[in-house]
Amino acid sequence: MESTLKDITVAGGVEDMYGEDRATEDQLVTPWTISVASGYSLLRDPHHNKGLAFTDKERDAHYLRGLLPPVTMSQKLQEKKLMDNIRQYQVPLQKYMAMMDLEERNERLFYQLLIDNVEELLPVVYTPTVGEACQKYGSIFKRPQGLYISLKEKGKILEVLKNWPEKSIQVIVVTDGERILGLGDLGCQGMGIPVGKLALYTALGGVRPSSCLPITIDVGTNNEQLLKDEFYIGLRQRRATGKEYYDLLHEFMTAVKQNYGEKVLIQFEDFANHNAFELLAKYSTTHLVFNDDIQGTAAVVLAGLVAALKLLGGSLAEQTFLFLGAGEAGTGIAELIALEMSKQSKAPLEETRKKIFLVDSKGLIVSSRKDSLQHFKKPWAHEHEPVKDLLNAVKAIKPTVLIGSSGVGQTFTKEVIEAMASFNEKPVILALSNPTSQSECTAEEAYTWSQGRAIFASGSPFDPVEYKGKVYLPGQANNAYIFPGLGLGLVISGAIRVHNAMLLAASEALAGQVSKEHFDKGLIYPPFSNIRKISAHIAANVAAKAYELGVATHLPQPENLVKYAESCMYNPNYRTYR
Ligand SMILES: NC(=O)C1=CN([C@@H]2O[C@H](COP(=O)(O)OP(=O)(O)OC[C@H]3O[C@@H](n4cnc5c(N)ncnc54)[C@H](OP(=O)(O)O)[C@@H]3O)[C@@H](O)[C@H]2O)C=CC1
Ligand SMILES: CC(=O)C(=O)O
Ligand SMILES: [Mg+2]
Repeated sequence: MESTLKDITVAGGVEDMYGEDRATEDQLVTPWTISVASGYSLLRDPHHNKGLAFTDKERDAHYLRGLLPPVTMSQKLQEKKLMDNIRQYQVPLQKYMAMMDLEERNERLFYQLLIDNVEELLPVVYTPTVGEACQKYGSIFKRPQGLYISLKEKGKILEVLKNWPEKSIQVIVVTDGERILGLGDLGCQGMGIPVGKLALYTALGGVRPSSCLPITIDVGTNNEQLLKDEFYIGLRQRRATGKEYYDLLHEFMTAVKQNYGEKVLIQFEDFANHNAFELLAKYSTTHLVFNDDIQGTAAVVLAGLVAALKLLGGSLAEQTFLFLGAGEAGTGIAELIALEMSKQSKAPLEETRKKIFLVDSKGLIVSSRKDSLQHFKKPWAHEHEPVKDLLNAVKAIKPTVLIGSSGVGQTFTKEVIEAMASFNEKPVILALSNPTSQSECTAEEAYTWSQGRAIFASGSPFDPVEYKGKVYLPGQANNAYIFPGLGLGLVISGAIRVHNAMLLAASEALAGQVSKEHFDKGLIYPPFSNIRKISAHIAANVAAKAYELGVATHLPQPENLVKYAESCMYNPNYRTYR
């Protein structure tokens, strides 16, 4: 049978309150009508396919009779079946591929499954498995999941954007693949990261999937292995730099604004630090941009620290911080902590920075190194004698909080953690590097070497640890807590700029979601199972700040921003087709 284009009337078209399908006044009283394929093509359309959940009535109305076996299955039962299937795979990458296949077949089921099983599936669609997926992206790549903009598209980027089938884009996550997690330069194969981040925008933050656009900018790669790999999917050349690089990026940024307007959010992700800071500084005054690795990470770590103070007692200003890694994540977090301390204590920023020390690949950052330091390290070049390695830095500085943002695994050694535990009753140890292979230490190491006294969280998840008969629950300090809610807040308020105050607002909202029940379990982050509620609170705080700062364009300001944020969230429950 020929499939035909047919108008499908969707019942209750009020669930999605913003974006492309925003219900107009009329549509709020009468169900809306959209044209989608019927029959065989409907089953092949991931946006509308419901598989066995099509009712008999729908099968009759939309030429589906005989195309499906006779049984009708609820969305809940479909979820149960899929989880049974996914749990049978032993290899994480197989689970990842099963999830990507589902997204290509049935988008609503994919998101419902992810929302309902978020703690189990987050490590599948996100870190750590997404890292392996990027490393192997060339061989698992099936259908385009986002836009590829390479040097070959120079001069044509606006046309390329127009090739994307969805027109009302609200959030773009863009990478150039040069620093994918702690795995280095993965070139064009970095696409897995924007795809994964945007899946979280929808599942965790409720931004509708059709408004999300993953983009990979391909300017080549310096990864020799990829350059030699006959199946590599990207440009087979070394990375363009300097003017050639910045001209392409500028054309991209200009085309995005021209095509989607000034309210589209651009999240920079996993750029190398030699470009990341510059791109952020250059475009933060003209576009709605933020850098997730610098700013999103900072907001999540600050929230964890504020929550940890409930366990430690005392104020932020009474802590001393030491970082291993002084790049995007390290200096971004350091700056937001210093800002918050300055806000709390009214001390000047230059003063509060003095409680924060960073170690890079050459040792402690000290004033005698100032001339040779990259600009983002200079504020941290304190008066101190040079120290070559982390262990000696820990012994010299005696931090209360140790943060790993180096991208190098196993760097928090037994000696380092024992030293932290020797002068802290409850040492705070955050091993932020991703994926799991790059974590500065494991949860088990942190608890064992500190004799169960560490307050520990990591970028990638670890299972609970049993030590001397007690079970310890490690938290996950990952920017995934922040960017979905931050993005939702920016979208619903129609913000046109991101300010640091909004990141502080996001951070405060997250810290506010950590309850006594979590503290009692030693947790400094709430569980991801509550993430949609958490995201609504983050979104509300961010939107409120956007209104306060005068950068919100959706007027008037809704009265109850939390309720409004919740009402705007994409709901992947199947719709009824009439
Ligand atoms: N949990 C989360 O939410 C997030 C985690 N991350 C993770 O943080 C890690 C770093 O990311 P990012 O900051 O963007 O990377 P950058 O490349 O910007 O920074 C890495 C820093 O680590 C330093 N470094 C590298 N090797 C060593 C070493 N052996 N000893 C001491 N310092 C070292 C580098 O030193 P030098 O400057 O001298 O080269 C640099 O300062 C990654 O693994 C990433 O996955 C990032 C963002 C969010
Ligand atoms: C989590 C993240 O953004 C990173 O590891 O780069
Ligand atoms: Mg990142």
